[in-house]
Amino acid sequence: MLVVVAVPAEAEAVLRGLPGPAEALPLPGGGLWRCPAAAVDVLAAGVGPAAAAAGASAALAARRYALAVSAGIAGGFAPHAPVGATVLADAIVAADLGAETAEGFADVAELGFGTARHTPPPAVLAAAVKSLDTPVVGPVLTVSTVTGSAERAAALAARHPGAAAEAMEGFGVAEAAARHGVPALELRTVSNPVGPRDRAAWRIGEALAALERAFAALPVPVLIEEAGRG
Ligand SMILES: O=C(O)c1cccc(C(=O)CC[C@H]2O[C@@H](n3cnc4c(=O)[nH]cnc43)[C@H](O)[C@@H]2O)c1
Repeated sequence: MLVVVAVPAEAEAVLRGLPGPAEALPLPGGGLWRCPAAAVDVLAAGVGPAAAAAGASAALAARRYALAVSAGIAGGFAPHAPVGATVLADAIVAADLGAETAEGFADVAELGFGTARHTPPPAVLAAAVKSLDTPVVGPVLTVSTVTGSAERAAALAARHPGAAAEAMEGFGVAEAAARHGVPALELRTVSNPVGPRDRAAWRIGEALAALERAFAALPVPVLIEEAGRG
């Protein structure tokens, strides 16, 4: 299984949750750690969808994986996902990839340029949900620009009913995985509320601790088996 995060601090949290030691392996553009006992590789690909897609694609070209997981901290949409919550995506959505039109935002799919949404395999998602302590399940929105106002948060929530979290890498990982014929999952732990910019409200340490707990609980062999069933 390939786990793609943005930064080394997230990779370290994931690795703390996995059994056994990890060894660092070279990969163009990002740090990759291999945890053989867990059958998991962890890649810190950088922040944003482009870095995530580039890094994930490099890893997926170098090794056959059954499943790609985008993971890390995220903003949570109230009331669904409070700070400290663990979120599993039932849809990985490109939320600001498209065009502003006279009728409002048109996403890349509405423009006729591919997909704006990837759906994790239901059996993989179900196995992950079953293993975690009351995860929030809902769409996770991938943005290139972090939401900074209540108005923007409300507009995203209105366009994506049930949206649980906002992050910056999931759609990039899912697009790269799709090109390699690999299913994708997204797991996020909430560090801050989506809305007005308030760095004092961030709880990054709490979110990283939740990320470690989530990867300690995930049944990686079951996820790999279910992903392989297609
Ligand atoms: O400077 C700010 O006000 C600010 C507010 C929220 C997030 C950022 C980031 O630079 C986050 C980058 C990093 O963390 C993930 N993340 C965490 N919270 C959010 C969020 O509310 N919206 C989008 N991404 C978030 C993200 O996946 C990146 O890897 C700065």
